[in-house]
Amino acid sequence: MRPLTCDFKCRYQTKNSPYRILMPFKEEDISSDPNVKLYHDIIYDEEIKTITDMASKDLSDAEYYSNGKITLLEDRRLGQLKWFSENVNPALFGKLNERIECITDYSTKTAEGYQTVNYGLGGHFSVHVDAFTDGLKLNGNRLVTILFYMTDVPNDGYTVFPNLNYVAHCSKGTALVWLNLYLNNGSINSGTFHGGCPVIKGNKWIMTKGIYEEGQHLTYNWRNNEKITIV
Ligand SMILES: O=C(O)CCC(=O)C(=O)O
Ligand SMILES: [Fe+2]
Repeated sequence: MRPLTCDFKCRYQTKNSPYRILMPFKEEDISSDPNVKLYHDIIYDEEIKTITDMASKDLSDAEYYSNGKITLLEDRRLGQLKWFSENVNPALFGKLNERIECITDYSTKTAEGYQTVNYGLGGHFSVHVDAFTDGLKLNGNRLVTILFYMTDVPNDGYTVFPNLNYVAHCSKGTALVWLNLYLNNGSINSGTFHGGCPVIKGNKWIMTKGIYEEGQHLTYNWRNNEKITIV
């Protein structure tokens, strides 16, 4: 477990938005390299209920991407998921997009849909990076990951970052947000290796979204990064 240190900081974050001055984000610094932050109470119970009710009706086994193939590999990833695009519920996902844009300062115009995952007993996701490791994608690589926790899993089901010596607890309403890439050249920050620890009691709901490089006014031109390398 990561010890508390003097460089561990939390704050009420307003981003100078008048609305957020009335209702600031509860922001907690986890790491500066890679940039990892926690946001408490960022997704609300009624939103979680709507999302998990919708997802529960149509879950399918989570697949795992390995060597250019997407397959079922239960020793690597065991869970069930449902992808949502914004137009399934524009009011709800539009609000979440706005919140994400406010906390990350990146646009969600070139982002993935929302991936909702349920892990039952033994559900887990082995250690991986979220960034693509094998070539350019249409909108570039996954620059930012936002991981919403939608249930409380008190003593297990953590998200573990072995290279940072950090575990995030699955606490309902909290989001963990991190930068997968270095901002000077777009290479993958190996500090972002992470996995979902097995669920031993109860079950775990999360939702993730990846924001792509395209359209983010980055200091480098991702289209020139023909080969993406893990550093
Ligand atoms: O389940 C977790 O805590 C991590 C999930 C994850 O890494 C992912 O969906 O990419
Ligand atoms: Fe991940």
